[in-house]
Amino acid sequence: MAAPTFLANFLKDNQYPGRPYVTLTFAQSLDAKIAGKAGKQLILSGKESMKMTHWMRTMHDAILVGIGTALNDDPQLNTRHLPPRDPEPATDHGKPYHLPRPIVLDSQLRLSPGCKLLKNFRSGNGRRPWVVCAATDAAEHGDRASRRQVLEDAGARVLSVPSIDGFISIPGLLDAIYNRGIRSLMVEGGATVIKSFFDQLTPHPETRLVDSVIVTVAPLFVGNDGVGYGVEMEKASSLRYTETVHLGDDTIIMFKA
Ligand SMILES: NC(=O)C1=CN([C@@H]2O[C@H](COP(=O)(O)OP(=O)(O)OC[C@H]3O[C@@H](n4cnc5c(N)ncnc54)[C@H](OP(=O)(O)O)[C@@H]3O)[C@@H](O)[C@H]2O)C=CC1
Ligand SMILES: Nc1nc(O)c(N)c(N[C@@H]2O[C@H](COP(=O)(O)O)[C@@H](O)[C@H]2O)n1
Repeated sequence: MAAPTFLANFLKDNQYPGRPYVTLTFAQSLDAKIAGKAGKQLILSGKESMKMTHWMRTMHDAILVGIGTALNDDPQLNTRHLPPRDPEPATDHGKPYHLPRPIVLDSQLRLSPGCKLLKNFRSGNGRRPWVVCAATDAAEHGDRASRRQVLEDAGARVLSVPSIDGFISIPGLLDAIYNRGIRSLMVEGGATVIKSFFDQLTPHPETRLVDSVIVTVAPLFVGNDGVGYGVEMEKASSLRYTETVHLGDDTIIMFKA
């Protein structure tokens, strides 16, 4: 069993000299909502497109979510929807699927030490999560320092990265993880993180920080009280539409930046 050919072809060059290759991906309704009222987690993807997302996870070194998603959804970010791997294949020697490193953007270290990402790591069922906090003087003292200790004791690796306007700097983040060996990053959300990465789009290849955008569109409406994400037209217009694929009832739309 292998990743769908369209995905393997689309992501075949996902290694970059100097920074990680960045794929921004998420699932939305027809009215561009990614969650329900008050952020209620919605399973928008059908089983075929969810499996595609899990294949995509195997194709990246790391998966990133914001602390809003980590607190709201308590995600696992693993590959559990993939079929068991053939124990005697000619090509892959029965190795387990590549499991990406979970990364959480969390300026103030609000992540719970009891979250599934840390539990899975402690039970040997997941990779050590990296938690990216804001590098400030305050970080070394008081509450922040004790939260850092609690998270490290629970198994997290905490990285400090400069922040800009209260958010972790995206170029700073990409630098920090590239220097620690991450060559490809899948950004899964949520709403605020999606907007931050859309804000990085530019028509200038030399300053580009996002490479691919893959959107799963589910055939349903969520309504006005659902959670959407903001996109500035000026930024989004630099995306080049590449391909559409239908999986089950969902439509997967792919762009190169
Ligand atoms: N349909 C889908 O595909 C997906 C849907 N979701 C949904 O999204 C919702 C969560 O979205 P949201 O609440 O916006 O939370 P996010 O997961 O987008 O996290 C946002 C938080 O991350 C921290 N952060 C630090 N640096 C940055 C940065 N550079 N850019 C953006 N955020 C940064 C901030 O918190 P702080 O200041 O504390 O650091 C910020 O408030 C949930 O309802 C979830 O179900 C989530 C993922 C995928
Ligand atoms: N592809 C996709 N489709 C949906 O319908 C979704 N709700 C999401 N959400 C993302 O996946 C995370 C949950 O991951 P696990 O199932 O726990 O591994 C969730 O937190 C979002 O990042 N994605």
